[in-house]
Amino acid sequence: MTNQTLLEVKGLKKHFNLGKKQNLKAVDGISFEIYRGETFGIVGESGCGKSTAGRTIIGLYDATEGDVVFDGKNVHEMNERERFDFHKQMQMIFQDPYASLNPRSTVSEIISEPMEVHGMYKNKRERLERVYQLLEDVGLNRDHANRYPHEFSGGQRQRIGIARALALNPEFIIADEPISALDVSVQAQVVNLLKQLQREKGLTYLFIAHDLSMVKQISDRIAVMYLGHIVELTDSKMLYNNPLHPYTQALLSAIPIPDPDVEDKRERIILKGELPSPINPPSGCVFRTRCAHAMDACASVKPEWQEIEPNHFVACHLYNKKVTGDHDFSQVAASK
Ligand SMILES: Nc1ncnc2c1ncn2[C@@H]1O[C@H](COP(=O)(O)OP(=O)(O)OP(=O)(O)O)[C@@H](O)[C@H]1O
Repeated sequence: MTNQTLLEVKGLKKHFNLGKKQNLKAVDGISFEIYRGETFGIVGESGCGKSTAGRTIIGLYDATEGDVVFDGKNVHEMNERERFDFHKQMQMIFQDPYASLNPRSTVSEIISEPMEVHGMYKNKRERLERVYQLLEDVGLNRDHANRYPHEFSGGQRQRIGIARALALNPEFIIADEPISALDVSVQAQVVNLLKQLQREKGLTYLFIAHDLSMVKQISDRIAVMYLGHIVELTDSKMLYNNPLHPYTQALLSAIPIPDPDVEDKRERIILKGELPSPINPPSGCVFRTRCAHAMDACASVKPEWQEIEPNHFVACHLYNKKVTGDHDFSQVAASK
């Protein structure tokens, strides 16, 4: 990982207009930078806006507000030509390897399609050689080229999806829950493959997941997302050793620990109620309706984004002395 910014997301919002004056705030003002060569994780429960964030960053959705700057260029201000070139540099891997591969195309056709669209390798033979190379890069082999997606296991299908994403030699890959649909035994293999490809090709990843345990293994830094907002951001070690936001603490407490003695004694933080609707999110702090520490200020004032320790940011009134006054912090520490 370097300290060179490759992607900058600034105040990004994506609202869906549902008609009848209803506006669904899927992503509601997120900001972060991703450094060249790093894996940046976004975690949060289903419906918090992770996929929408990824799709808006890559330009599949127009942003409602805010900027996405990739390698110095604003993605949402690119003309057609620039956007075409940009797609060579940024690719996406999807959650469901069953749905994202055309069942009627051979593996070779699936992987070579982006190369054809972008006019890479005019000659079919060269393109096929590249397909063989990509298959080897992802742990498959050239004999697989003429087969169809249904002939493969889930893990192998995800490898085909990865080979397709690599076809244009991108610098940046958004992996949207790439292992959630796979058996647990296969998940680690795919994560290891992604790590290996990152080392070999100098890739930068945005890794989206709801499972904190897997994100920890692959990410350098992690942003925790809740109801369209980022509530905490730091490096993955710090997030696990010193989670500050009550939501992060709850997510961490839900990760099963393999040792039954530790697991039995451990206190689970159960979140109150359901995830509120992003159509009408709570005022002030979006997490307040499920937070055990909610104070009066949480209902009226949006928490500031603060750096509590070097490179550890949180948006929570508990860490703002102006708001908390003499609030008892011992409860928060005990719940970690
Ligand atoms: N095209 C769309 N039109 C309207 N609402 C949408 C659209 N896409 C997503 N949403 C809504 O936006 C919110 C965020 O969805 P999103 O899929 O980004 O969340 P997520 O955190 O990725 O969840 P999951 O892990 O289940 O995919 C949800 O309330 C969802 O219903």
